[in-house]
Amino acid sequence: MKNKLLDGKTLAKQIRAEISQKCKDLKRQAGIIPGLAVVIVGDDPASHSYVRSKEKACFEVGFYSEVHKLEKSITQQELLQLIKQLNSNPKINGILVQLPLPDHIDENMINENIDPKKDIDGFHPINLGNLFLNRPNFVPCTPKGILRLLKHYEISIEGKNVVVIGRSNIVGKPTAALFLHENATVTLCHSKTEDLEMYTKQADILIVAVGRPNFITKDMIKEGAIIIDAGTTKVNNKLTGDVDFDDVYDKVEKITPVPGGVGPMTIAMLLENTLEAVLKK
Ligand SMILES: Nc1nc(=O)c2c([nH]1)NC[C@@H]1CN(c3ccc(C(=O)N[C@@H](CCC(=O)O)C(=O)O)cc3)C=[N+]21
Ligand SMILES: [Mg+2]
Repeated sequence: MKNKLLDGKTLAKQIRAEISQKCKDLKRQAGIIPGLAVVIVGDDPASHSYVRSKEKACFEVGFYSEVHKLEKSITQQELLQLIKQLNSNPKINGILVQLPLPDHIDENMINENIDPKKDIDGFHPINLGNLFLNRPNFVPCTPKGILRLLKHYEISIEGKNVVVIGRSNIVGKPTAALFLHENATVTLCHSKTEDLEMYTKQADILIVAVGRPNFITKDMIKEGAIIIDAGTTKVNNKLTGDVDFDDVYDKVEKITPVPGGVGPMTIAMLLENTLEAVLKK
């Protein structure tokens, strides 16, 4: 039987090996070690588990990394103070503030205060603005990872109907911009979309990032569609995507598994962006 998997895990491993080599070269030729700071607020187990994966990935490619674990009760002012320190710390090339943040902290305010040159998530308004103007500086990691995965499998995008479900600032919106620049016809759907199926059934490439396990079923997709599942919901401590994988499998051309699809690509792009931050400095 034909293998329909878009294997993000294997591609991410390849990319990490390339980054590891580049990191060695940088160290040898210029004495530079790329540094990433990850900030996590509160004690959400899923967030901590992602942050551990990021730490491990940094270690494996030879980056310097520091993780700042902060109490949920921290004030916005204290968090801004830490970001200010990281902005001026020469050992740190990239800063990632793990989202979501507690309700009393304004995410926009935090993103605005990260030095745009260290904003490896690409969430600063300047970087998001430049992405929308098609002169990207840092492309957000999940959208970038999705595009890289499709290109690796030589899936054509130009002129295709790309339907994105979910309009978050970190996945849906930047993904729509990125694919528009690849000359796809992009439709951005969300929780208020009427007759969602009308759109999903037209999708040559369907990208789902809504955080609702098994939300997409066979009856909603086109025969031969490419399905990208960016869902990351923990159900009984198991990572679960937005697509009912077993239900849709027979009908798709290609599909990302969860785990092993978009997630590992996100982390690989995080490392790549951190390396880019070193070169931009
Ligand atoms: N500032 C910020 N930047 C982010 O990039 C960011 C964030 N906040 N908040 C949360 C989301 C989620 N996210 C994931 C990254 C990797 C996996 C990942 O590696 N998943 C593995 C498995 C992990 C497991 O099984 O627990 C996989 O899909 O194979 C998942 C989710 C990054 N995010
Ligand atoms: Mg939504």
